[in-house]
Amino acid sequence: MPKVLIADKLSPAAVSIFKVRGVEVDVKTGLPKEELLKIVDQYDGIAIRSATKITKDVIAAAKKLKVVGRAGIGVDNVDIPAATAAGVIVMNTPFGNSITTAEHAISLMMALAREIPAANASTHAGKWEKNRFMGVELYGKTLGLIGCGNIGGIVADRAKGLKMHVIAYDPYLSAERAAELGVEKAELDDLLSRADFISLHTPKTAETKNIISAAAIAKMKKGARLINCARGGLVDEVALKAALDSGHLAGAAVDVFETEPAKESVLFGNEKVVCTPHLGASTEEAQENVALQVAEQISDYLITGAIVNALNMPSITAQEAQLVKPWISLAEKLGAFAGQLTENEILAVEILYEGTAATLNQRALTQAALAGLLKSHLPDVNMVNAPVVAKERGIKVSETRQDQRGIYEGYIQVKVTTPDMTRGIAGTVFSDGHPRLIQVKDIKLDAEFAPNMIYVTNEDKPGFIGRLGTMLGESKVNIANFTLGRSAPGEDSIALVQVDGDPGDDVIAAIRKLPLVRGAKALKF
Ligand SMILES: NC(=O)C1=CN([C@@H]2O[C@H](COP(=O)(O)OP(=O)(O)OC[C@H]3O[C@@H](n4cnc5c(N)ncnc54)[C@H](O)[C@@H]3O)[C@@H](O)[C@H]2O)C=CC1
Ligand SMILES: O=C(O)CCC(=O)C(=O)O
Repeated sequence: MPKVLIADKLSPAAVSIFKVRGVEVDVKTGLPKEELLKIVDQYDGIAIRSATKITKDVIAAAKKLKVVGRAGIGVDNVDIPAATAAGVIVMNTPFGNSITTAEHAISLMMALAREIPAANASTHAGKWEKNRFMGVELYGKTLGLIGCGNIGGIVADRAKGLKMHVIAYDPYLSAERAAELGVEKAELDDLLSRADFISLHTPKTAETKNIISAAAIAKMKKGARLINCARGGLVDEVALKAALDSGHLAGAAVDVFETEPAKESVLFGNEKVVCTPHLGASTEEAQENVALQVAEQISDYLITGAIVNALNMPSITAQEAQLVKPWISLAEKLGAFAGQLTENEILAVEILYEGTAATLNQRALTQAALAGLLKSHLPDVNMVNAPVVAKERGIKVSETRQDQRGIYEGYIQVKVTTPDMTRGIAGTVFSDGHPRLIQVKDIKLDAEFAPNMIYVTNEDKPGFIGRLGTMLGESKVNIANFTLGRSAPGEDSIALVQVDGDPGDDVIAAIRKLPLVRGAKALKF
């Protein structure tokens, strides 16, 4: 039974889902890193929010780990390259908390416009400072969104309801989507100079880090207000403080900080700053949504192989997983076959998909073929990290898809090029769901894959089969199945022998010495 650790506070719904789905679950939240490092090797999956940092050393210590599930959107607390290199899938729940976070941004905008936190504190203190607090209306004002994806789009929709004019800077926002949202696309400088309120809704990337720098703030309208409900580090906090102190900006609302938990900040103690402790996603509804989703996604992956919302793997639905699984197995086995025959540096891999195979999730199939190919020499490679490993080794990977069907409904060919040769291995999946090997180089055959096989290349002449059978019998190697193929009578021939158990190096060496034999190799699947 797979075992999962819930490492951050999640709705109890997650525990129920794991149990119902047959996944053992431990809840250990707020563990110091040293404690996490000590126990993490027990788990196949980890469910987190933003507090637990899944760093390179955590991944290195997590020997069984297959999946990290983030109950939320931002995955900046997960070292995705390290996870990918270790073959660990990283998933998030991209929609479960977006309404809640958008509502928090709108709440912060309203709180800023009417100075509600300061007015609240003053009233509680019995001051009744009616003349001190003079707000501004949102009606007719311009809201500038930096980032207009899921959350930005919902903020735009709500702001339109408040009769604001919404402009957005988002290089990836299509003109159609902007029109659908009723949002005017703008360049960053234009937005900075026109917006009365600016709300940030991008992930933190190399481009967005410090997007609100001192220089950007200088371009903002005097008296503008800034809301950051996306990520700390998008705003230069020192520059923001200076702009508030100088009166250039009228206010700022900050849910996320450069360093979290933010126990101290240059922004604290300033009445023009409304602060919340990363509460963007903190509603009962959002937390229920993300906890359910992450538990479902992790369970699905560990139990059925379905992949949803992964950031380092193509998605495969549970239904698709059923259909694609035998083809993934075929692709991996073809790769493994080619890999075991390859003793030289691999320069290129070409994968051809035909018929049914061409209609399936090609990225997943290619990753499986690469995993099979590389695993023969690099045992830690799997479907997740195979493309990265191939790229690191300079292996050129190409794919071709053809609709046409030959005698088989579907067909995959994996062609591997080394400095001295190109070898193609092809297979299909029969209606019984079993992958079959149908071609090695140009030789056609029909063989099932078995855990232990012997691959022999020989000259097609009488006497070879009898000698091979006798030799295996004398060596106490039991033959389970025997498949032959040849390019033409009397020419190149291949024998694929399924045997019960590992034949051992001595037997392979003895086969190589038989007359007519050109080569022999033990293969494992
Ligand atoms: N405060 C909180 O508790 C929460 C914060 N978040 C944050 O909100 C962010 C946005 O979430 P979603 O809208 O769901 O993500 P999303 O991926 O749907 O939208 C992000 C948008 O940013 C745009 N973008 C990317 N690079 C950009 C750039 N250089 N300049 C301008 N726009 C750029 C993208 O094109 C995309 O449209 C997340 O990345 C996360 O960091 C999300 C949930 C809760
Ligand atoms: O889990 C949380 O409270 C934070 C949510 C968040 O920042 C995210 O989903 O990106």
